[in-house]
Amino acid sequence: MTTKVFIDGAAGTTGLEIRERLADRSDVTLLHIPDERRKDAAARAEMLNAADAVILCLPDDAAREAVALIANPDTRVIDASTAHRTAPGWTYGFAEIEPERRAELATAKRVSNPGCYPTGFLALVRPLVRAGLLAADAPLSVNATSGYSGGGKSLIAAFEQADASDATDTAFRIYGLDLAHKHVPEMQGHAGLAHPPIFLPAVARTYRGMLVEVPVHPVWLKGSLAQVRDALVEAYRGSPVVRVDTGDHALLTLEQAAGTDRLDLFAFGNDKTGQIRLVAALDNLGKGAGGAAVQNLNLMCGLGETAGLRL
Ligand SMILES: NC(=O)C1=CN([C@@H]2O[C@H](COP(=O)(O)OP(=O)(O)OC[C@H]3O[C@@H](n4cnc5c(N)ncnc54)[C@H](OP(=O)(O)O)[C@@H]3O)[C@@H](O)[C@H]2O)C=CC1
Ligand SMILES: CC(=O)N[C@@H](CCC(=O)OP(=O)(O)O)C(=O)O
Repeated sequence: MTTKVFIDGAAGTTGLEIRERLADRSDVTLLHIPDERRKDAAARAEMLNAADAVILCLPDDAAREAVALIANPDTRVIDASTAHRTAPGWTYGFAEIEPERRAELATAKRVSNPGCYPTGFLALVRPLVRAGLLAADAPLSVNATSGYSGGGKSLIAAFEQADASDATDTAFRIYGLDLAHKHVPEMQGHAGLAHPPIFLPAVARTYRGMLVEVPVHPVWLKGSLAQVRDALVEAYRGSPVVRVDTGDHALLTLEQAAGTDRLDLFAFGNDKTGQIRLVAALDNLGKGAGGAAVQNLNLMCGLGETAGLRL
């Protein structure tokens, strides 16, 4: 018996990534809709109710619509969109972020896949808040840069097609200048912070890859750099996906973890000033989207946690 999986939005950027990770697996059967009917509500409803698990790789409104089309009480849902990441009744699908989360995912029917930027931010901040090393009322900021595939088909076209309406030849640009990015509530809520972090996103002319940085002033820290590193190492001990690198580095790159489903964490500091610079490197389409979705599918359906992942 294989697990029947339907990817709604399979032709999109994230959908294609997930298809690639599932294509060669003998424990999974992918359900398909012919391309010309992929937005037909009746065709989608049929597959959404026939599958053991569905993965929604859709814009937020279409994801909400897909959930409303499901009548089968046994269908497990993984939503890659932003629609349900802070919604009651949904399990936040970040297996490593809380000690009990992996077990919760094993029985969950509704799972929200984390956002790409929040994945890096939460992995760095949540264990430190939980350990009492970082004050929950610290005024944090998050500097982050993504490859342009993070914006899906339309941003890929803007960077790759000269005739796109919003074509750009820039190497690097900052955005989110209204300070109201959709990821902020997710970051604040799942980190357990009193204040929303100031989020400073940017996009660079490379297809995939992501760096997420959190600078921490010592006034908000209740420990040393060594204690911060120890807390991160302890939080992710034994994880095949999240790795804490305590080695020396002169620099890190946007492509650091690109092409993988890993999440690599670093903590740098200055002994004299006590300042700390936390950094996460991931692939926006890996642990930031498709890799996390496949990991969640594996956990929810009792398949090997890392099956199909690129580690
Ligand atoms: N790209 C990334 O790095 C990440 C993306 N995500 C999230 O994943 C979701 C998908 O993003 P992404 O793959 O980048 O986006 P894309 O724009 O690349 O793909 C979205 C797909 O959904 C299809 N679609 C839109 N409306 C409907 C509908 N009503 N019924 C069926 N299909 C529909 C689109 O069709 P058409 O091809 O016709 O446009 C497209 O193929 C989003 O919610 C995004 O926020 C999450 C983490 C990271
Ligand atoms: C570079 C870029 O534009 N990135 C997108 C975030 C990626 C995404 O689609 O967000 P989710 O992770 O919530 O699905 C943005 O900032 O809106």
